[in-house]
Amino acid sequence: METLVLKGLSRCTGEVDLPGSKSIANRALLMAALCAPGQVTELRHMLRSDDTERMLEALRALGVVIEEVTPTTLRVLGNGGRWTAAPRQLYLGNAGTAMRPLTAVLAATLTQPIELTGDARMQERPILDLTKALQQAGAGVRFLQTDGYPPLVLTQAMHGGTVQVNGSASSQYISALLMALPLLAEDSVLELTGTVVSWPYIKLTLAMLESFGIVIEQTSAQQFVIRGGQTYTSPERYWIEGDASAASYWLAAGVLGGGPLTLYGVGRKSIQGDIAFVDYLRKMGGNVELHEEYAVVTGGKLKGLDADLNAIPDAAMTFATLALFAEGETCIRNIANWRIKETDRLHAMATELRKCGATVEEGADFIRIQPPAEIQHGQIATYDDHRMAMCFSLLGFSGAGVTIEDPQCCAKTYPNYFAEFARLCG
Ligand SMILES: O=C(O)C1=C[C@@H](OP(=O)(O)O)[C@@H](O)[C@H](O)C1
Ligand SMILES: C=C(OP(=O)(O)O)C(=O)O
Repeated sequence: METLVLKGLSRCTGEVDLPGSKSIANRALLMAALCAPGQVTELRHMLRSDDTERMLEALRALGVVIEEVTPTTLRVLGNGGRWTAAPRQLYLGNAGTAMRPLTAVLAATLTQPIELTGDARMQERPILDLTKALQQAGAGVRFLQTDGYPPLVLTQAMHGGTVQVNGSASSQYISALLMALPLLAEDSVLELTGTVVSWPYIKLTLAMLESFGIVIEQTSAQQFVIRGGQTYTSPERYWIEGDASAASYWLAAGVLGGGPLTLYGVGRKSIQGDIAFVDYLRKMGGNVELHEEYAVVTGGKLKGLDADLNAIPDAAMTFATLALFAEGETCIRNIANWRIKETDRLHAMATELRKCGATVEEGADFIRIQPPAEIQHGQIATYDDHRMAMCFSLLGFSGAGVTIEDPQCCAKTYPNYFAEFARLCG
């Protein structure tokens, strides 16, 4: 297995162009494909990574014409959800942003049965709350291996009506329904039940739907009314913001390495919830200037953080490794759904932080981290989780350093992360 040793780093300076946001990129690809037949959308600053390749492959398998102008500029020809090819199966790897939205959108547009599957981990990531909602609207869903988990076959299309969805495990189920229900002939009412997690991703979906001409009426905190028979309308050009979750590693490295480090692609105007990472980093003692479309970080002296980070589950992981460099304890709360992401992130994080000498309490929905007097060298397992690899790169700023197993698993969302890390921090 490939490993990477990082050690004794003391600077992180220069400029970094963030790759496109995974969450925006996969939504934009799907929404562009759903635009009225004949409408072309030019997607700029496209992320090219494992997750976006899975979405691209799936759309192409369904017959969507996507022209590659450059690797990061794609022209997508809309088909209004009238797929011209009928693949038997779509393989979606471990991309939640492909699996959940495609399940709902295909349930709305289906003409013949289709199987959706993914890698071994995707087959352990629940989807029952979404499929239950689709079934209420008349969809036919059959699980092929384990009830509630991919692989699944959609056997019958849905119609509108009142749909309840439990949002306590993943906001992606809600985003998926918000993208799919406008395509139905009938109107729908979408009611959210449970304590909804990761709200900013729902807001991101709503903002992007608006850019693609879809009208969603929010009638109360937990209810949406969605007119049927809507058509996605191409904004003609759509620029994909830099990835705010990926920005968290650079912001953290810029604090540890003193900066100045300028990050381009995301700023105060961002539609991504993970931009709130900056607020918490400042609370911890990081010096960050957030401009409209870029950010500058110039070091800082860190103290522990105690915060409910349910709204930013991805960027929140970065605080867990940053905690080792802070004075005092860090507690990250309300993150139970870390357990159903690329790996059980609560357990993985606790296990690997202990290898670096930290004292860690792993709660059902929190992690409490006491930094060691001196960080120890650890060989870090990354569990095929891009964020584990990228978070632990920060340990390169300790004297003892770190060995990261399988660093290239970062290709899920950021294929050249470690090349950039060497350039900026090496
Ligand atoms: O909608 C999205 O783009 C995402 C929502 C979040 O998932 P949950 O809603 O499952 O927390 C986040 O962790 C994931 O990386 C991307
Ligand atoms: C949880 C994540 O991915 P997914 O979109 O597969 O849920 C993530 O990128 O941290």
